Amino acid sequence: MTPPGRPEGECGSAGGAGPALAITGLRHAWPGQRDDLLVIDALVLAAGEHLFLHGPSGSGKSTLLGLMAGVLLPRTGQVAVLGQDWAAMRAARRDAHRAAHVGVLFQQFNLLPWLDVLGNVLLPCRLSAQRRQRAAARHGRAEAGAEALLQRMQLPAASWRRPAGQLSVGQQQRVAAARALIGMPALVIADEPTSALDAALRDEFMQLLREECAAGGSSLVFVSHDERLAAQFSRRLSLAEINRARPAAAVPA
Ligand SMILES: Nc1ncnc2c1ncn2[C@@H]1O[C@H](COP(=O)(O)OP(=O)(O)OP(=O)(O)O)[C@@H](O)[C@H]1O
Repeated sequence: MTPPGRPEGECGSAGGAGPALAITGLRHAWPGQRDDLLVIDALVLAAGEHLFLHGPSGSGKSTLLGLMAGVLLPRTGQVAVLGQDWAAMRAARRDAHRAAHVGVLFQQFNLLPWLDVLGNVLLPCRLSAQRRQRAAARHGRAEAGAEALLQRMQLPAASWRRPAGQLSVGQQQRVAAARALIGMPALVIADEPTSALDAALRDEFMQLLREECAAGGSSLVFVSHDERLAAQFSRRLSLAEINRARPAAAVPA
């Protein structure tokens, strides 16, 4: 069934009817590391499923999100979004698949500092006709969609034409959140997305996240150290539950 807000036939354009995310037989080590940081036999996220992922600092959560988003490739194994394995695609195809189907909010935000706020939010729509069409279907025009998200994130209109690099850290985090959500991607990946927000903004963001994901039938992987937020998720997972890699400290010299 086509998720709400997703035009008929779109799953086909993504190349198959696979789940939002499927990890199989994954092993990953950073260059220079002797031992694998991540050994995950299987993890599947169904369409519309929302996962709260937690674990100690340095346990590999951000690395796993990078692998899910296809910005990192595993040493072995498969990480597929909508049935498409990142490692099986050429780099340009990976970038196109990510732009169309994945909204990413990383800890470093990765905004283009010289580009204005609206330009940053609209980037996925410039890179993907599907994201632009979905934003337009929801708001009339993609630009109106960007403005609506920025308004909900309480970024004043006076800031929309300012270079993103001139904003405070908390404001940049909100711009990055709007960019991740625009055009209702099939998979939203958020790494500590509320770390720079005060309590009121955090609550508003969580509500916006729920609404946007519901409207698009989007799946969500949400990493946070804030255990208060865990209760809002139907599925909660500690990375240690699925990661069979032995912690480096446990490896005998
Ligand atoms: N670019 C990189 N190159 C080499 N090693 C890295 C790189 N990024 C992370 N690591 C290593 O991978 C391990 C896991 O880091 P990662 O950032 O994934 O953990 P995390 O669980 O997200 O931590 P935190 O909760 O502090 O954000 C750490 O030992 C870190 O040093």
